[in-house]
Amino acid sequence: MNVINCTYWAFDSRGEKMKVVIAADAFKDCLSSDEVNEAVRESIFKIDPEVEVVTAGISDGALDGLDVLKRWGREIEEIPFKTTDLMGRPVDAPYLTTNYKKAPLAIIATASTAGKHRILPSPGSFIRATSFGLGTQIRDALGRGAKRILILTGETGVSDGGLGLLQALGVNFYDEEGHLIGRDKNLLATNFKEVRNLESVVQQFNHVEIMIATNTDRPYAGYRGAQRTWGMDKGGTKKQIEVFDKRMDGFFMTVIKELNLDLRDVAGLGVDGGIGGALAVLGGQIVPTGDIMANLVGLPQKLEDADLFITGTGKISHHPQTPHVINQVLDLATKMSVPAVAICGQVDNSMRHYPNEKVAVFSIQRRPSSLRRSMETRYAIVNIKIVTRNIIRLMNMARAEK
Ligand SMILES: Nc1ncnc2c1ncn2[C@@H]1O[C@H](COP(=O)(O)OP(=O)(O)OP(=O)(O)O)[C@@H](O)[C@H]1O
Ligand SMILES: O=C(O)[C@H](O)CO
Repeated sequence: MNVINCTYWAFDSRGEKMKVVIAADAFKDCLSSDEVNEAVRESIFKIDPEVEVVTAGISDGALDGLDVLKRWGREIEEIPFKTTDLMGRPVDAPYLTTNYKKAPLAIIATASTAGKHRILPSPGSFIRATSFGLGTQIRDALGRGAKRILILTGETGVSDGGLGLLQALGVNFYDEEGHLIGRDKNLLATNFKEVRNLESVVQQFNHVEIMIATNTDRPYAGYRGAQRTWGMDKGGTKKQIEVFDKRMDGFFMTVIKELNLDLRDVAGLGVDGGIGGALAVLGGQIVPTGDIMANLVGLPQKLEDADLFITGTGKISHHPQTPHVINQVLDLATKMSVPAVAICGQVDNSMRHYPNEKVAVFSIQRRPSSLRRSMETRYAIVNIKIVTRNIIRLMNMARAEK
């Protein structure tokens, strides 16, 4: 029988140093991505300080995504920017710039202006909240020469079909009497009758690539659309939701007429109260958040020659139509032939059907306890360390047997 000792793991059979890549998402409401990475790293080093450990951050979130990219992205610059939030109040809403595939890229989180954390959702906020601030960020980024714009979506309190952002970019909306509608409103609450300037605003984006990072597959309007999916969470009444949905549908009919562009069935455009739809009118395309995040933090390069990939998230699940960031980075590791492990606070039942057999998923729980207890920072860190230790030991044993 082979004796297992701590030197086995640092070097492979050819005497080469082992390389482990760690890139965890946050455990929401429990630990940041950095804290999870650190717990895993410490646990590995305790077993074997010789192992080469390479870290990166990933995120499913919007504001959290900006933070992760600021920390882990290459040559990222933060652009300070003052604008107005979804209620028209002043807000500091910085965005990021970098170079991506040889072109200047701006990275903007919708939640930096339209975040749900800025309101207490109510029917009153529902009829006021506008995406105008996002439009001002996009305009600023264009002015700075951005040729690509990445929009990190999610966590918004806005339901204006993205019309506010179009208004900020120069699209004009008129009421029944032919009066120009002002900027301090959710345009869906105004029963606008006419839209002007759409084509000339769209033309400004002819040579700009807009990427809408999202994992949702909800379309813009209709039965599965933005209003019916998230309207209530954002404070909308049944009546408001119905009316807004109808007006969004009407707007997309205008787009068909004016631009000969039918986006009604495109999955994902309902994201953030329909902001996805407005961005698609400008030429935006949906991109999987995990893929673009991984590229921006250099994960594919880090995974080259790696012997193991460890990631994590608060709760892992399997939604084949709408895979989450965690599943996307696990698939990336598999594509690169790197064995992959996910360490999670909870493993959703849907994971029973997870098709990627090159991935091992572990819950960090040691014994039955309340969710509250499981999510206590120190307890969770200890649990992550213990499960990491067991994973590494298992790998040690497997290698020693060879
Ligand atoms: N230490 C923990 N132990 C058990 N469960 C945890 C722990 N940390 C987080 N969770 C669970 O994970 C959930 C969050 O999941 P995750 O971190 O994957 O973010 P998310 O996918 O953005 O969340 P959401 O479910 O809101 O989309 C929390 O609501 C909680 O139920
Ligand atoms: O902000 C929202 O509308 C939801 O998070 C879905 O995008």
